[in-house]
Amino acid sequence: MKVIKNICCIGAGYVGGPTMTMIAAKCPHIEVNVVDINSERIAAWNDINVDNIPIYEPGLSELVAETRGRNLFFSTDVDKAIQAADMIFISVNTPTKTYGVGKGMAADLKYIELCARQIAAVATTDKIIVEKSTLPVRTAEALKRILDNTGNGVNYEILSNPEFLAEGTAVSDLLNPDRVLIGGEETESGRLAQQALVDVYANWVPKDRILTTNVWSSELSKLTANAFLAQRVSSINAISELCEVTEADVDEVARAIGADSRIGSKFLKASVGFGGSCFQKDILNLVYIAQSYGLHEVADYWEQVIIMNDHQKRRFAKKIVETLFNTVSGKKIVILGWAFKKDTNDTRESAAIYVVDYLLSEQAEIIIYDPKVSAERIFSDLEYLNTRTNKENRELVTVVENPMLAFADSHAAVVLTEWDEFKSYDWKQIYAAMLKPAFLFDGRMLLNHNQLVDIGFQTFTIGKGQ
Ligand SMILES: NC(=O)c1ccc[n+]([C@@H]2O[C@H](COP(=O)([O-])OP(=O)(O)OC[C@H]3O[C@@H](n4cnc5c(N)ncnc54)[C@H](O)[C@@H]3O)[C@@H](O)[C@H]2O)c1
Ligand SMILES: O=c1ccn([C@@H]2O[C@H](COP(=O)(O)OP(=O)(O)O[C@H]3O[C@H](CO)[C@@H](O)[C@H](O)[C@H]3O)[C@@H](O)[C@H]2O)c(=O)[nH]1
Repeated sequence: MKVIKNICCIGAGYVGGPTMTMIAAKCPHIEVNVVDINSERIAAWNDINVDNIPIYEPGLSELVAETRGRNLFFSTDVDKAIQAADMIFISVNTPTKTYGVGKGMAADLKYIELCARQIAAVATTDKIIVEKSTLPVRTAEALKRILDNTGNGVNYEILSNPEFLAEGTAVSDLLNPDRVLIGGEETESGRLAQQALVDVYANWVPKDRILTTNVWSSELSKLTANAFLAQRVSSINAISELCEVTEADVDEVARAIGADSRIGSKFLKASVGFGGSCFQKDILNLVYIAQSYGLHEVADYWEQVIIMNDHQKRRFAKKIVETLFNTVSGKKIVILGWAFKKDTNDTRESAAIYVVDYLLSEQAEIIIYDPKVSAERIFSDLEYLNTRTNKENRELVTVVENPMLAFADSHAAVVLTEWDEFKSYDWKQIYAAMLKPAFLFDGRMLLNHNQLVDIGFQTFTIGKGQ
């Protein structure tokens, strides 16, 4: 039986960093080396002040403080870590392709392939390769072909071990996962490799929560889980629009249907639209895979989840303009929240980016506050859209560190991330500072709207008739 003593993880991002920190914390007998080509990111992981690690997640800096330098190491020396490892996790990014065949749909696997080629070039001892990144079904086949073609006698076993953590709750998700999924080849050596990884997780995860399957089921389960989760959000968001015109209340509908144990109560919160680096990318990838097998009805079915989400973001932005007497040109609008959800500094595909872009195209003057996102990140998110120049964005957008200073003479406040602190603001004071009528648009159903109306606000919330 293979006992793992040394793990390497290629990719020190939102997945590689937290997952390896948890393995190091729970397996003090294993040395864990997390490597990345991004030297700035590695330097941040190694920052003496543990609060400066590059990813904000509740509880993560404490875990890093406990393990870093003990059995957890961050480095840019990828070759050295590959050579020393028994098991190599590949946790690099797999974004949507922005060029060539499959542009805008397929996952870009160039970073994965580079890792495989680097491992093939450097390894001199047998390795278990673990796909931690989210990958199209049958990627392991391509990885194996690259690895097996070096002819240097090194044996590789490939496992699929997709990650299901959600950002903002990464530490508790890793500590107490619903399940860990490990797909392996159905051969003797495949089963041994699978068992070696089961043994790593069994240091803290109950055995009945560690599921083993074949590689293809594991790869496809990850895309499927995200598609089902995102589908729930799009489903409740579709109903939210119907609620707004019928005086039904989407929170009450969600509670009523969620009480049915077959439906379940989680993931039924209507919102301004889902964001994050995974849902859209993974569904587009699923749609692309279905199309490439000629399964057009399957592809169209899942694509609708994305179409609904785009509609939700756009209609919220449109509602703001319509409510502000059909023009926001030159009007000051305060945006509360830029991250794609609370308790993370990640802004990838955040609904806020698209809502603000829409308002900027209508020439609004935008003031943005987020407790964890930097001004540079916000400007680079807007620049990436390429709707206008960076200079134009900077003329129209101000990012503030003290939200209370933002509201003076503003026409509207817009909640786009459900940060808890927004609930404790002095909304009376905010109302007093704003122009009248003072509008509040709540894209997260976060605030107490009866109180806000009593103060004098004109409010709009997703999923509630006005
Ligand atoms: N973010 C999440 O919550 C989440 C959850 C589950 C699964 N996933 C999946 O995990 C994967 C990683 O996601 P992420 O959010 O951590 O991405 P990320 O962009 O935060 O991190 C990826 C890292 O890989 C590094 N990298 C790329 N190519 C490299 C190479 N050849 N050698 C060394 N380092 C390299 C990059 O510099 C980057 O720091 C993706 O496939 C994603 O779909 C993400
Ligand atoms: O009822 C809900 C639940 C979520 N959201 C939004 O959906 C997006 C995604 O949220 P969430 O799933 O909590 O965060 P992610 O970090 O994107 O995690 C998802 O994507 C990860 C990457 O693949 C998976 O590992 C996780 O299991 C999966 O939940 C966010 O914008 C949320 O605000 C809603 O609008 N309503």
